[in-house]
Amino acid sequence: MVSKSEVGIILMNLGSPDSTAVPDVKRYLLEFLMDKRVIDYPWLFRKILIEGIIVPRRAEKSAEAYSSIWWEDGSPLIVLTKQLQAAVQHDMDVPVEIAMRYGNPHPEVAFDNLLKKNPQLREVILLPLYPHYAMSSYETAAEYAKEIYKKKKYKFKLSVIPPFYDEPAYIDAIAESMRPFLQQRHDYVLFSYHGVPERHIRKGDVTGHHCMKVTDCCHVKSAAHEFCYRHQVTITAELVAAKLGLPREKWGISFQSRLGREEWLKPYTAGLLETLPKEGKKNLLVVCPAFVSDCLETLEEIAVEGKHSFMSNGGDSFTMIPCLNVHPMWVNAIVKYCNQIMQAETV
Ligand SMILES: C=CC1=C(C)c2cc3[nH]c(cc4nc(cc5[nH]c(cc1n2)c(C)c5CCC(=O)O)C(CCC(=O)O)=C4C)c(C)c3C=C
Ligand SMILES: [Fe+2]
Ligand SMILES: [Fe+2]
Repeated sequence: MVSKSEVGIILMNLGSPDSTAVPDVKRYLLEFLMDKRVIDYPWLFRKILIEGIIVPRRAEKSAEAYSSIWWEDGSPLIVLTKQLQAAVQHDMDVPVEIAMRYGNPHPEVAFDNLLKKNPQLREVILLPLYPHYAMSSYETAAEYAKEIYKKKKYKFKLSVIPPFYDEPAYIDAIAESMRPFLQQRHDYVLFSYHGVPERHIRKGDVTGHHCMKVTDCCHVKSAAHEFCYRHQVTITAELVAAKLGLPREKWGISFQSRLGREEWLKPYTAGLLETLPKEGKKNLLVVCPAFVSDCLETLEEIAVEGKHSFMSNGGDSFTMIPCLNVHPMWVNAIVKYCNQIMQAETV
């Protein structure tokens, strides 16, 4: 049994470049895209494709995009994750650190900081800040942290909190963060999730015969759902819509941020933003529940590029609902998940 005074918490997010300078963005993109769980081609092919083609082509444009959303104290994703750390720390009497999958702070620094704060540390609870399981998000964060943990031969136990896509505290937090925006005129609510290649969904199907093979696979009971991003984002949207009493014809799901030529999950957000106004859905609310902190993909791709596309295709109003960031109900949800693990395991 572990006592509460021997526990530490790490909140792990995706990470951002250290600055908007092109070399820093290049370094970040290389680390990110060379991750075999993000671009899952053979190593040599990846190296040629990513180092030789994708990163050199993308770095400058990406640096420009980061410059357009950068805050005085840094990347929004990092600043907001630090604010979340402070808010959770305020409500918990065990030390809380943050770590990033790519860039800084590295998980090893977070583990070592917890050890410095408490040399008696016997358990670390790791919360990957991804509500849904995807090989390229939750899985890579959790596995990377475990890899560092094993390599460094830490003596404490490492417990990883599972995806929380259908947990009532997370669903309630998303719903309540959306509720004030539902007061304003809207014809449609779009749940825009970060996309992944369709191939990743089939690859992650532990049954080998369910995902994107069975009709309406996301709603047919299967062991595949535990690791299926498409199923999990569908359930999040359905639970939130039910909680808010949104009629079925008033909301939909789409997938953003496609990279490369492969087929990604559909429908694509970019395409819908062009067609929705033509269908009479001219006043739009967009929410992005796969991201818990606002970041490049919400502040630039949705709030700037997406808005521009929607409005220039005949839209009348476009509102991006902010991510959970430091919403008090989200902070409470985190405290609750961590406490659940501690109560199950501590004296
Ligand atoms: C093959 C490429 C990518 C996959 C698959 C992918 C999945 C994925 N990503 C997130 C969350 C975030 N991604 C962010 C930025 C970002 N994503 C990719 C590529 C893939 N992501 C790139 C190249 C970038 C960098 C920016 C760019 O050049 O476009 C971010 C924002 C980071 C920030 O600093 O603000 C987040 C968050 C999830 C959840 C996910 C799978 C479900
Ligand atoms: Fe991404
Ligand atoms: Fe599935």
